Amino acid sequence: MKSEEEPETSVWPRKTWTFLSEVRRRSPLIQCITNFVSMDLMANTLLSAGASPAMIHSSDEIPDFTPHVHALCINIGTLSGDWFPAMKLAAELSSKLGKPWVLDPVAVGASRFRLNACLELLKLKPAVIRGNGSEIIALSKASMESTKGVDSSHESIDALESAKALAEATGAIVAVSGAIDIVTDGKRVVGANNGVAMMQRITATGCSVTALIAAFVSVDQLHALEATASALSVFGVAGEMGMSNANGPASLRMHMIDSLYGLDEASVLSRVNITSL
Ligand SMILES: Nc1ncnc2c1ncn2[C@@H]1O[C@H](COP(=O)(O)OP(=O)(O)OP(=O)(O)O)[C@@H](O)[C@H]1O
Ligand SMILES: Cc1ncsc1CCO
Ligand SMILES: [Mg+2]
Repeated sequence: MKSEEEPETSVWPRKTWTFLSEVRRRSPLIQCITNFVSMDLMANTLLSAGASPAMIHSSDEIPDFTPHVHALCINIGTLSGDWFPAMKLAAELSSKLGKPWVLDPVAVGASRFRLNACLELLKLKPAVIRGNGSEIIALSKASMESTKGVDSSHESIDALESAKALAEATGAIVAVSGAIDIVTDGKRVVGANNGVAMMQRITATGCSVTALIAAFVSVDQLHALEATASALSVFGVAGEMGMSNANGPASLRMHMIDSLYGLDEASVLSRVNITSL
């Protein structure tokens, strides 16, 4: 069968396996400026996927350190005034050096402070923005929407038009997590259909998949949409496989990390479920 005739259902799993294999082969260095809640799960997610995390956030060392990283992840989850200049400095340096950086606008609709911070960060050209439905709607409209803090009060599909508009306005790939993870460049839209609902019951799973997106994009910057959908799908597959041994959120957290570490080609090829929307 010629590749252009190959069904989408088999093309995406192979792409996804290539991304995961490249992350494991190259072990990209991912700088994470992230909230205190997520640091542990985020670092362990990156390590179990084969990448190399570094939670380095001081403005005093960013000029020395950031030029050596393969990608940067910025997450505003526990934002405070003294951290914000470091986020801007690292994002600015990354953009100047042509390194991809990824934004997680945690609870962006919860305060004027968070909204203004994200709007400033958007000017520094993130390659990817990943949030839940409520976050992407608030950021796209630049408004303080009704919000449940860091959790979403919207389904991911409710944020589809907001995601497209945000992608068009910023030039970034925009991903909305949820039952279906939606990924768009403003024109193309794909959905990653993996994962289990209990992943929402573990804090910082969204933060961690954003860092995984940074790792996937770092190995193929020119295909950021494909990298983003693949990272979301791989994380979802790890959740599905982990779920078969889990009794609740705490044991799912452990088994999900183990599943991500042990994920093999056969499981990726049979389980990855990414389709055009
Ligand atoms: N109903 C669901 N079914 C399957 N997977 C889901 C569901 N809801 C969320 N997920 C998955 O859980 C992970 C976290 O997504 P979520 O939307 O909860 O992020 P978030 O709100 O930013 O989380 P956090 O702020 O705690 O990091 C993603 O990988 C997503 O695909
Ligand atoms: C619970 C929580 N509060 C601020 S950041 C964070 C982690 C999930 O986003
Ligand atoms: Mg979040």
